[in-house]
Amino acid sequence: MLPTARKLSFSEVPVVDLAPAWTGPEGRRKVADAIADAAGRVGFFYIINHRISDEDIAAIFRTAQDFHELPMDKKMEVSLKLNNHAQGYLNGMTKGNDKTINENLQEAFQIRRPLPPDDPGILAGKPLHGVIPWPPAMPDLKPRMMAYYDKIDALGYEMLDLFELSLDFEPGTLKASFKKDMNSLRLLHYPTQRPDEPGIHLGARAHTDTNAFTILAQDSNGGLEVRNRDGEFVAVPPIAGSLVVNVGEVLKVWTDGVYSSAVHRVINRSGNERYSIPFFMYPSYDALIQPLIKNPDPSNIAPEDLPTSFPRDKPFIYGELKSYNTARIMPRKSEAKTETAS
Ligand SMILES: O=C(O)CCC(=O)C(=O)O
Ligand SMILES: [Fe+2]
Repeated sequence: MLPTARKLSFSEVPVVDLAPAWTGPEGRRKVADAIADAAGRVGFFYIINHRISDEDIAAIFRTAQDFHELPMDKKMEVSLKLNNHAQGYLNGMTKGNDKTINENLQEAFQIRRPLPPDDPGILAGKPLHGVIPWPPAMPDLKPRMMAYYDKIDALGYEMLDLFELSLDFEPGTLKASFKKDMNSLRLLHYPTQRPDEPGIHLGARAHTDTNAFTILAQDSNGGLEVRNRDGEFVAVPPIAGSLVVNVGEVLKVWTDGVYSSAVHRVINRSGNERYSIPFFMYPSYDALIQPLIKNPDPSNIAPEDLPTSFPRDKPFIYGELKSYNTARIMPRKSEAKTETAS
């Protein structure tokens, strides 16, 4: 059943226990209904009993730390400013092309699903297609990241099935847009910041995610916040053993706004270095995205006026809008010179 509760009317983020989903159809139905409520009313929810082990999560955090502790010149060897497909190292406080958008304090190493060098998209110079620049200074980064990627990607497809069920879609309805997905893993590092720090810079500025949905592992420091109906930023504090799932713009469009793509940000007030590991479920470049249902309650919708908001009123090719968006917020090869000069 589609959720009817008022969108973004929440003061805390719900927990969805996936344990019943692994027991059979009845359990899956129960979990899907809990997901429907959380995805509509909040747009964010924790998952527990997701079957990614504590050891695997601890390992990817160690990997993130090992990478970000490399000397800056080693990280800059794989800067995403050296390519035009936004993969590699993104240093903190980077200016994108759109100068009206503030810099983030966070630094990142990010990849999309690896492609073979003879992939037709790479050969054709298609946007967002390129060979991942793995750092020579950390030869085991690739196997360590890919070990986690394979597991979180499999969970991503389990969650996609549950989202389908939550909407009473035929199995495979959403999966059809993932024939050649661009699912993406980021290793994020946030410096500390004073809570009362003057200025405009946040760990991650307020945004919505421009994918179908995200599965985030956060460390024990906290700092993630999601905006509710009253404009208050509500904390998403770490819960041991949990991952955080949030609805992105594509799932919002598919559901005509029945599921909420909620605005969120990160302020690292902990006094410690913070790490987080988001995994983004990205449809195929060529997927045509448009509402798959008609919202029965069109006035009950989360705000859609962000630079990251995707339209519900005109169908779009996913990769075209995504690459336009990426070009605005990420520095690129052609801009690197101007940026260092200014
Ligand atoms: O670091 C976090 O907790 C959230 C990161 C995030 O929102 C993103 O990368 O889109
Ligand atoms: Fe996000």
